[in-house]
Amino acid sequence: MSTNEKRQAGEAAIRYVEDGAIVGVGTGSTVAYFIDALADLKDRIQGAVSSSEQSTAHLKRVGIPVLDLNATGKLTLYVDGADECDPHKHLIKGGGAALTREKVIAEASDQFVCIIDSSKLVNLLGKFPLPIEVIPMARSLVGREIVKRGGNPVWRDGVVTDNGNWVIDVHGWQIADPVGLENDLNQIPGIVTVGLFARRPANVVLVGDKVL
Ligand SMILES: O=C[C@H](O)[C@H](O)[C@H](O)COP(=O)(O)O
Repeated sequence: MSTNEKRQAGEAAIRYVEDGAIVGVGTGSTVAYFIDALADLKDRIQGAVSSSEQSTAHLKRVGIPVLDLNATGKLTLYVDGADECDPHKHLIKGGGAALTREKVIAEASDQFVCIIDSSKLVNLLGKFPLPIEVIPMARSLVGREIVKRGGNPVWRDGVVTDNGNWVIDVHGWQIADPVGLENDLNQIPGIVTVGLFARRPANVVLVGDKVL
């Protein structure tokens, strides 16, 4: 993991921000650099839509207005980090448990700029355990469905998401068909969000200040 590359990526993403924009803002240590850089432009943007309580607090601290996605409608730009990124810009996200709001904003945005350091690049997704947000009563049911599919589900004990739900991390999957797995898991009752961003991948990936 390179802190320097995270900073470079966060700062490089600023070039995608247009005057007057409402910017979708993700969550995590890389996004924190983006928010700090965005603060310098705060008088040129309308505000941000935030993907977590953590990012909301940071945005407010630096004086960027936080807006409601229901009021803003579609966004032109979403900037967020990732836990893994494959050559097709398919991602694993949710290491910080913010996956659901992140996926909603990514879906609502024309362009998803993903900011990472080079340690996140992989050929095949799955070395990073796949986060899945579940409603609490469905934890065991979902766990059994994951075992049927060859995964090893581990409950992230003690973590409650911003939406009041729980997270299961799935170990042991080598994800050769991310779109197929995302679609399959989305059918299981009780799963709120799968941390695979494959149906809606990133459009641009910044690895440090390099465009992938
Ligand atoms: O839930 C957290 C998010 O998906 C983050 O974008 C992801 O975990 C990457 O975070 P970081 O930039 O801190 O490595």
